[in-house]
Amino acid sequence: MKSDVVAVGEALRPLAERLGLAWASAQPAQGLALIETPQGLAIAGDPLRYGNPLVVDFATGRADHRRRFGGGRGQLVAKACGLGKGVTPRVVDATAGLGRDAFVLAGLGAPVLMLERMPAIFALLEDGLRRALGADAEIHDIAMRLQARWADAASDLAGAVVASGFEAQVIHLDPMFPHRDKSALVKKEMRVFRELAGDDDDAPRLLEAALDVATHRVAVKRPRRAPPIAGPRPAHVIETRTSRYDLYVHRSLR
Ligand SMILES: C[S@@+](CC[C@H](N)C(=O)[O-])C[C@H]1O[C@@H](n2cnc3c(N)ncnc32)[C@H](O)[C@@H]1O
Repeated sequence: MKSDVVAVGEALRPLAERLGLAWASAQPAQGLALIETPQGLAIAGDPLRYGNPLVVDFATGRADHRRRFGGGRGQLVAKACGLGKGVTPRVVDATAGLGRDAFVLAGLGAPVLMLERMPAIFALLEDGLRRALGADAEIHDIAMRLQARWADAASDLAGAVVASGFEAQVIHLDPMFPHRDKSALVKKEMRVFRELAGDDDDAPRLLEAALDVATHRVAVKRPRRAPPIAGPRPAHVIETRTSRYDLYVHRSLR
């Protein structure tokens, strides 16, 4: 079920107005709230239900570990988006979420335009990117390859790409899919996402838009046993033990 996030505190009033979020002076007892924390802007709720507050943190923790030890261009997301020896495409991540996939791709040299339609999730992304730009030189350089835009890619992908002055060689899609992660931590994090974003039931429309706009390739992340998104059959499928990408290819990137 989709629910709203309430932005809390005077400092977040302009953000709430810009993104059309509800605003309150204090955190409500129930539901999800957008709050300022020492770690950055966060979506928070009852910890028993939602776990730790959600922040976008490119500079430390999981993102930093994956950047240093994650396997470089051998990672599935990199292969799916066509990053190879001497090939570094420009990628639109049209379901940016917390920007984890986008940050991996940018860390490997690809310019990435991140599109996110849920205002509260976009607010976290924008805040994480701002902090990354102020981090040490290595993270700063990666952040310089990232752009974030608040947009619904299913209804105006072409417009968002043009307005960003970007060239969509590859479009990466990772829409929500019911019940795919089983670990307790991820379950709580996914609960936040699911309550905010729902199940992305319009993924077929998003795929159609991506196929229209991408000049070279569309890469769709799917749980391993899930059916492909309704539409044309993928040209290739690549997978690991836990996840899969369906590839729709217009033109070679080489
Ligand atoms: C599973 S999450 C993506 C996680 C992301 N790959 C990451 O690495 O953090 C899916 C996200 O896509 C967003 N989304 C789904 N359809 C979208 C659309 N048509 N336009 C923009 N964002 C969309 C949802 O709001 C949600 O935040």
